[in-house]
Amino acid sequence: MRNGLDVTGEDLLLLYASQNGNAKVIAEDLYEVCVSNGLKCELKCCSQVDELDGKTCIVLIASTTGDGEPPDTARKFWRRLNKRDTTSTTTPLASLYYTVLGLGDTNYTNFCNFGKSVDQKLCSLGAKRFYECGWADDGTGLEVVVEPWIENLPSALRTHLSTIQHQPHLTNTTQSTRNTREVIFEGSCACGELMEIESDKEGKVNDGNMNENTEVKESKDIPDVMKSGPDVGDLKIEQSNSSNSMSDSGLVSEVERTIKHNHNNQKQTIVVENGRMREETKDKLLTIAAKYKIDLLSQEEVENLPLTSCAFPLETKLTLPILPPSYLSISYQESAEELLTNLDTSPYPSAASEPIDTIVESVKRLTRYDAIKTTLEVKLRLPNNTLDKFEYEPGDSYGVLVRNPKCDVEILLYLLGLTGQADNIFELSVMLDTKKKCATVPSFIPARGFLRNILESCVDIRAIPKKPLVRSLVEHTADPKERRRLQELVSREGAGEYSQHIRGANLSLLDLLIIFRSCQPPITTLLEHLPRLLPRAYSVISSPLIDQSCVTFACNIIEIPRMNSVTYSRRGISTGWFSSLCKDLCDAEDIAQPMGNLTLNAHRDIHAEIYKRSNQNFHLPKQAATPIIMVGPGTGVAPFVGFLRHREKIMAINQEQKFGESWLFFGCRHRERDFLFKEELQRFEQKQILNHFIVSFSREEEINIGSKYVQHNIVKHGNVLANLLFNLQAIIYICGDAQNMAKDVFEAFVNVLDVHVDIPDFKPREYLAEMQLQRRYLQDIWA
Ligand SMILES: Cc1cc2nc3c(=O)[nH]c(=O)nc-3n(C[C@H](O)[C@H](O)[C@H](O)COP(=O)(O)O)c2cc1C
Repeated sequence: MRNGLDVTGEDLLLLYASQNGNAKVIAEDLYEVCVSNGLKCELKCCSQVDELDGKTCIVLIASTTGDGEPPDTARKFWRRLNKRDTTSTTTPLASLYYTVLGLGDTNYTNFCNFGKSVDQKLCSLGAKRFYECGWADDGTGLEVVVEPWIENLPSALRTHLSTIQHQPHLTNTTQSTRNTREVIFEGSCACGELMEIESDKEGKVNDGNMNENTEVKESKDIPDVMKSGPDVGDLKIEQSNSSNSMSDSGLVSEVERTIKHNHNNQKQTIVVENGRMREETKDKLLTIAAKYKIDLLSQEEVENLPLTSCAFPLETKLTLPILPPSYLSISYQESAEELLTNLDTSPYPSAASEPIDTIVESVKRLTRYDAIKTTLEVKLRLPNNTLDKFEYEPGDSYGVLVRNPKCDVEILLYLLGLTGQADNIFELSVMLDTKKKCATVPSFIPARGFLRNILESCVDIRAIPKKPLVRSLVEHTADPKERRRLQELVSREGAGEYSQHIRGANLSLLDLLIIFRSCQPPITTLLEHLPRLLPRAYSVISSPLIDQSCVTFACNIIEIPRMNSVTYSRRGISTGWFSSLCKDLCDAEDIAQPMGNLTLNAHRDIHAEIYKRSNQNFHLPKQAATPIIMVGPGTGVAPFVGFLRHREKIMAINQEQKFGESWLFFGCRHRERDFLFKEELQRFEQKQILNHFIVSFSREEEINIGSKYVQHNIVKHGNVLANLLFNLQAIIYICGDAQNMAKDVFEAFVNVLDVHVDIPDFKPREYLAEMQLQRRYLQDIWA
């Protein structure tokens, strides 16, 4: 349980299992919803719970990570639960009621596998589901499932708790909030075939005051208990026809507004003229844009964006989510005294080592100048004194700590009116009068530091703004038209608008603030909502047998073009940084230079902090004689280059040893432009370190008819592959893009087994599922 909480929930335990933070944030929101519904509960991370015996009701919010695995913090929990005996006739958890909200991504093969596995296990131990489980898809938008699931949970809980309150072992803690409706508790397991999870691894405060222009009506759906307080349930909001409402033209008369920022009681005046910022304000943004050479959308373009056009007539009632209570306050010191800031506040996801400081030794371009994507190979040198702690194997991956680009931070500081405060020391604390029940300073933000550092290193300012943030932004938007549009975007009625114009368009907070210029949230609102800036993971392509003191990896430079509401073109945070290190990539005239080493952009040492990520499975087989089938189009080939470099060394050392057959299916667009590691892979094939090297060129179809992508070549060689899989226990390794490749490759193997295994009633899908359980179908994929 978190510090400072006065919660003694005995009936209800809210549990979360989160790798990157989504499940935790959702569980915290749910906790607020439950408490404001008069439900006593405890909020805990799975790592804080040993046994479920004795618990009466749990709600688990659980994400899935890796290849269908539990988040790191839930491994122990899962190990304990999973080893419980379900074969006996006893039902040890018969008195436990539960439900699960699983978070996953349908781009991965094992969708919501951890949540589904817990559901199935609890079911088999006799626990009863009191509310249908929800399976939310991050690929299409978690909110589509999460919002209605959370909305209907309190009434299900109240009904459930009131039903069980007469049982003798329960204290009657929430009687006043319970009703007597009956619910059906029993249900069949929601999950069919599951992949087995390895178990041996380790704003402003909403004072209840709506804006004076809005009329608040209680929704019919709000249960009685929720009607008593100002902060509970959904609220219907109607825009009234008061003096501040928009004219038909959508423009407003001049409005001058004073916003009292709660960070330092500093007053700031925003002038909105006919819904637009005054010229001098716009110009400052243009000056920053010019300084960093960014191609900002013009004011005219902004005004014509679909994102800014209201979709519903003013009379349309909008149902807004609850305004999240503010809970942080900030104060600044005038002078920037010496401060030792330790930004490593809590461990990073999948961390298997402390972050260490490396030196960028080289950056190499692997693609030709005219390739559609530019691929870089980055080599980092480890400090000598860390070599023993950094032992790695091919197939391992590293997290690279990243920083938000300086220009993004400068724009944000400017838009928030905080340029002058950026280098003063601030102190963050929890507001004494906050209505948030479990408020603490986020674990990844130091309570004392420099604002610029926090915005550069701790929070993800490029993340797509989630609805609670957008809901909070509404409260800090002066222009009625902009305010109404933000309300639309966050409303139940505008769910499609949000998915199309915010999530679908991949917008960032900066885009929103640049477009909705009268929106000036206090920095505390952003720090309350912005997710952690997470390291970027890359698979090693080096082998420790060749050079233990370096790690090398490959990445495509991610280009985010200025289009729709993306207000300026930019590169991915980490790949943009790598590319910025190279003088040759920055200078347009050098763009036509051949592939090869690039000149690092600085004379001094360039440092990158990295840590080793835990990975138990994606390694070469323990028995060298086991055949391996590797599938890695594009940069997905990276770990296999590492495998083969490693194998070459091992083969040289153990010349008598028998090695299983090796296959590599690689794919790229053009043989001359983006055939990564071409010479090296061909050499491996010539030396028979790699026995079969099959390449598909997707833009040269006239040459390889019918073999456009890796999956086509897999089907083409189906006869041999089926024999390797079925008779010789080969291992399949797949690395690369989950969205466009992993599923097609899976279907290709289904086809291969279907066509070439001649056994009555043979079920290829079940065979592949079994291979997954045996860790013979391994994936390292990204969505
Ligand atoms: C490295 C990685 C691996 C993932 N593996 C799976 C998976 O196997 N199955 C699945 O359904 N979702 C998978 N996901 C999607 C996450 O479960 C989803 O994004 C979720 O919202 C993350 O929640 P969290 O932030 O609480 O960890 C994966 C995401 C990442 C980043």
